[in-house]
Amino acid sequence: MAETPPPPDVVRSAYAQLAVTDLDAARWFWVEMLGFHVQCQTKDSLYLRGTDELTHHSLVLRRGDIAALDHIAYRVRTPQDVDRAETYFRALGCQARRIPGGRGTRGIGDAVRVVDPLGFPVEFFYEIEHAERLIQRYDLRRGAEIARLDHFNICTPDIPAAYTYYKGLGFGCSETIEGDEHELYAAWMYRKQTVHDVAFTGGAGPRLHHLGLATHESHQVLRTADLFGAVHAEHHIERGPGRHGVSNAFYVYLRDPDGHRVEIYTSDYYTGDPDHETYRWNIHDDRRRDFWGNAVIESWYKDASPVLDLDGVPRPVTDTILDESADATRVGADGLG
Ligand SMILES: O=S(=O)(O)c1ccc(O)c(O)c1
Ligand SMILES: [Ca+2]
Ligand SMILES: [Fe+2]
Repeated sequence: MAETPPPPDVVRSAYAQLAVTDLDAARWFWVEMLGFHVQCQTKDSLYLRGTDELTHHSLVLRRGDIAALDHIAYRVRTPQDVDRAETYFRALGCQARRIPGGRGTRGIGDAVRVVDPLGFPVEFFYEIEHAERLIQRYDLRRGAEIARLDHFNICTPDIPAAYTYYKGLGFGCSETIEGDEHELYAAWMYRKQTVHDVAFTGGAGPRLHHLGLATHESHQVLRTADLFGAVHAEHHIERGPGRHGVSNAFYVYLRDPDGHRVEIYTSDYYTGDPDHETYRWNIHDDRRRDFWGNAVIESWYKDASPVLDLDGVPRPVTDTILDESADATRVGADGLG
């Protein structure tokens, strides 16, 4: 069996591109209400970044016929890591497409886009345009005052396979939710030195469960909920505000006009030491999802956004685990039995 070539050196979850069916409605939600800064706009797209982000964008909204995830993107450490990514994913037997700078997403240089082993459209890039420092432009802050993209949460039926694949990409594991026999129900995995860049929710996939956006303080999470209540848009609030067990973050979940889920998230913790140990929650611990024991609304476990393939065609979803032969225990989302 040929040796798998070395994986790319992933620095962090960097941006997501969402297809939205009504760009004006999306602008109201993501810019006016959440406070993203518009770095660039065209007639069909918005390129957005948070107050702390020094690069071109962390979210692209483009007009599309259906609401879907176009792709998620990880930044890698060097230009050579883009080559490594292409070699690595081809060796895994994945579809990989090189996208020279200027031919892909505005603001991004040379990149490779793949359909990863879990069926997700993922881009790896190094070069991204730098942008004006807005960190102390308090005069420009608005709405939820989003600081930066923090993580992707993905729905996949085979959590052990997702864990193994991301471990192979060099991700650490900060926390898990496990059954009494240590069946893996959910995992939070990282390259940057916080709780996660990616996390897995059990369920039919590939689907995007949510984008996690960081604010600096819990009052911004509370203000987000107040803002939506104030304009009688409270139906966009899906879950919370509350305190997570896993990650210890303070959170609220919203659904955008197309149903894309977003989490406003603050105050998790440092995970950067080489011997950082995984913290394991038992599935029967009612504090795991909400530290105060508040129930999780069913839609949070059930709903998620479809994903597109590299040609923009929606990918079929499955609830079948990748390797039936392995003794991987198929576990659904933890909370619906
Ligand atoms: O609900 S959980 O405590 O499992 C949780 C923890 C961190 C997250 O980012 C999240 O989306 C969900
Ligand atoms: Ca609600
Ligand atoms: Fe999250």
